[in-house]
Amino acid sequence: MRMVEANGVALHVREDGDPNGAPVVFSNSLGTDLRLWDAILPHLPAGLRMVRYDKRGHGLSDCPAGPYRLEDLVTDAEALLDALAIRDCVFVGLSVGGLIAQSLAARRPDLIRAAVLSNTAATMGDAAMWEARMEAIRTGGLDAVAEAVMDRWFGKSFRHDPSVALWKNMMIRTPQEGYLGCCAAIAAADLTESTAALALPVLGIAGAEDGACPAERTAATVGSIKGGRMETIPATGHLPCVEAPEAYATLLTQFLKEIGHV
Ligand SMILES: O=C(O)CC1=CCC(=O)O1
Repeated sequence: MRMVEANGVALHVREDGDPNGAPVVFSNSLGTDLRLWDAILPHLPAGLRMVRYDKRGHGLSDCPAGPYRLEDLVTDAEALLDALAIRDCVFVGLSVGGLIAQSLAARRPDLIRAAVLSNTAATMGDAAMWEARMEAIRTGGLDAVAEAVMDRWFGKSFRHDPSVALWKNMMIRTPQEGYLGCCAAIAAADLTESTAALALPVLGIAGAEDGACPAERTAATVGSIKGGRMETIPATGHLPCVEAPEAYATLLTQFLKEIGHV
């Protein structure tokens, strides 16, 4: 187990693969920890340095008092990459992790040579939707919204897989302060202008049945980036790396080859 202090926050970090390999950094979604990526790692090519972390308020990382701004989450990621001496990585961000990827790529192009924007967009939801979710959680805890969240996370064919009970446990065991802190960050984020100005290779990945960030929202954001390319994985929801890990890893591997990262 590894701790890296970044931006004054103790972050839980895990590295797999070749410590001297080309770096790929994974940033996960609201209510998930770094286990989100477990199933795809065995399907990725050898020779990569694969870095995962729990963002603040999630998993084993510190949970500072909220609310957070997207800026806080981005500064954490920036400080983490600096602390790990990572440059020119491929940054794979899913959902709020994709907001972090977009913002970090705009701010620190020296850190990121290419980005994968998975199940994300330049804006996610609207203020009223996030306020309603936060209010339901303040009143009833994470349990109060968990089933609705599972409906958005998973496509129809996976929704009743026995493992969904464990993903739900992961979500409801997220510190409430950390979850709400990140909701506030997502609600206020609008990266429309800075993302359209990005100049790096971008692969967009969507789930055809994503109820949290519909595929057309990801496609619109990726389409705003010159040279951005889009893929949609059939019969998956918001977490296609969980539902279809081989398909997800194949798309990622193709992209890594295209840009000469492997
Ligand atoms: O919890 C959800 O509805 C899905 C989600 C939205 C932003 C994020 O990171 O996950």
